[in-house]
Amino acid sequence: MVISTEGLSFTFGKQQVVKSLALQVPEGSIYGFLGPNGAGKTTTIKLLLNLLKPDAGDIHIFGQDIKTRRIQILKQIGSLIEQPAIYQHLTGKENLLNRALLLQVPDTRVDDMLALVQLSNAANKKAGQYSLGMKQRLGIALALLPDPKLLILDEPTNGLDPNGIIEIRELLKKLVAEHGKTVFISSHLLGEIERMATHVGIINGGAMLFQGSIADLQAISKPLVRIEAANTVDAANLLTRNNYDVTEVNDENLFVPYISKQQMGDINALLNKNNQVVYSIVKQQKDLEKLFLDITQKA
Ligand SMILES: Nc1ncnc2c1ncn2[C@@H]1O[C@H](COP(=O)(O)OP(=O)(O)OP(=O)(O)O)[C@@H](O)[C@H]1O
Repeated sequence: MVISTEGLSFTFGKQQVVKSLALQVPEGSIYGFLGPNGAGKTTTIKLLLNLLKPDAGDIHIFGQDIKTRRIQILKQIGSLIEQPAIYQHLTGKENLLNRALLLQVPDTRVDDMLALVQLSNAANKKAGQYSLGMKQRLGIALALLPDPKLLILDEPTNGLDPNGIIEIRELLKKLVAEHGKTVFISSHLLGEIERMATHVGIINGGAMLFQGSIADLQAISKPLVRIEAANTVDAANLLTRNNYDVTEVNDENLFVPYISKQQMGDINALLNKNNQVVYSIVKQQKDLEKLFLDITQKA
């Protein structure tokens, strides 16, 4: 394991924000650390980076105890928390050259990092003029400069447009596949993490609700069929009489667990045959909130 914690706990005043967390982050994984706002993600990351001291518990990174091997461990971690530390009046390249000097990394790495995060064309533009997505990529390039084995990123796609999100996602996949890194990334959006993570940990109220591979997660987060109908109660009754498992009905929609495209066609035909007015039938992935319900009901 690249990161392994046991009983990790932290309290702000009287509020326990991290509760006995046991993180297991395998080498070469993209580990999505998921939780709603205020779940304790940033606090956990600060504990991993030794910016906060835990009340209790152990943290091992690269198999070494953070209490005794702090410097050696931190040297091999690149991180991005909240806003990247960028000098707005310097160009992207100057920002990297500055950091390279500080870290005594050869200047040749600067151009490599610019190419890796696809900022070569904007290298000589002032960072203050970069879009949010470009700033995040520059932040990642800065974090990668000393060639760390592990990248820890706190909500790096927050506020980015869909294109910006895709660029970061592709970059992180490449870092793992081609450069042998391990990536620990936090987010409050399940859909975004599902598309890139190999492993996930889901926390709420500082406690771990689920941890496992993306396949394990998909096994419990089966998608739904959302049926938008004129009379949802009648439509639900009809489906129930025909042995469909209707899990939710509201004024506009009803839901059944998704099985196959064929099943969606069958539902459509059944509703039409019985003169139910249907506006749409779509396959819908569960959001984090619905997944929480599934997980807590199964526990
Ligand atoms: N410096 C602080 N002093 C007191 N309480 C804090 C402090 N920082 C965070 N908290 C509280 O700790 C809890 C966890 O916050 P944290 O920032 O770790 O959550 P998060 O999952 O990262 O959320 P977000 O996505 O909103 O950043 C919240 O209830 C927050 O109000």
